[in-house]
Amino acid sequence: MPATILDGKATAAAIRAELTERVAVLAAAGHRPGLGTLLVGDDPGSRWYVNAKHSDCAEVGIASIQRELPATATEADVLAVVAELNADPGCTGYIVQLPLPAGIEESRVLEAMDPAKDADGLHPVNLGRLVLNVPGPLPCTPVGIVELLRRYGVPVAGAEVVIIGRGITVGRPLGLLLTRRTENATVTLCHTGTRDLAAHVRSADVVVAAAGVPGLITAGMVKPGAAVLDVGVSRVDGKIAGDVAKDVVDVAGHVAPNPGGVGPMTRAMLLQNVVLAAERAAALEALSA
Ligand SMILES: Nc1nc(=O)c2c([nH]1)NC[C@@H]1CN(c3ccc(C(=O)N[C@@H](CCC(=O)O)C(=O)O)cc3)C=[N+]21
Repeated sequence: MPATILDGKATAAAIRAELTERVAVLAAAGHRPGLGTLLVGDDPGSRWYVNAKHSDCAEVGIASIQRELPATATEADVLAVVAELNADPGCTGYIVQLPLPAGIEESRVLEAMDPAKDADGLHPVNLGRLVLNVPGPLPCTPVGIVELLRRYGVPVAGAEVVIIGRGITVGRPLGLLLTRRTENATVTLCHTGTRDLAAHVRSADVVVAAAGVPGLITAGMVKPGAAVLDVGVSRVDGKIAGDVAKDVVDVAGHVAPNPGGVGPMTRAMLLQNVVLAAERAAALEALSA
């Protein structure tokens, strides 16, 4: 029997419908959320992602603030837009689309953002909160993965989870999230220095492949019945290629395909972060009124 597909596209659509109601409540109270995006340069993939985020916003009733700079922009140009978005009361959350052009220091740009408006959960203060396990915006892709597993009833507590990739947006924060008491997974974080990747994958109940190496995870490496989530994004001949080989679906119990799996969930969790930030701001205002 082939694996159950973890349909991120359908799940994200259901989450957007839920968020639409929460945005209507906020808007009625004079707290319409607004998502800002800053796109630097003209990478077609980045442009697609940013446009998709704005059409998601339109669907749920979140206002859009779209800022763009040419690929020739300096770090000072980027920091100026960051300062503007920090000061704009209509912008309740925003993202700086990554990667930034060479020569612009990403960590300095992220550091300059108002952590309360960090819709990506990638500000150093918010990553610190994740480590400390105190409330704050969480990184969208890791939360999207946890939410996708939860909605399909894939057990995480007590499970052996193998994550491949130690990047700042997926692998490393996902390990932190899944090892919280609330999730209670046992996590192994694999990377390019891992001696025997196949041995680790073979023992896993849940595999999250976020390496960006097309076809890295093959059917022979996967324990029968395991959940395999493909988060790798590479482009091969202009098409998106994931980290998971096609035949894994014949061995696994659940598969999150790419595209159609974790990507749409990432975007839904971005909207959720914006709504949560607006709800927090509205609650604070009500307290001081
Ligand atoms: N500041 C920042 N925040 C990000 O969250 C961020 C970023 N920079 N830079 C790039 C990565 C990548 N990323 C994706 C989001 C959605 C899909 C997505 O929705 N993909 C669809 C369609 C893919 C297609 O067909 O092109 C799918 O998987 O079904 C994919 C990838 C967010 N990122």
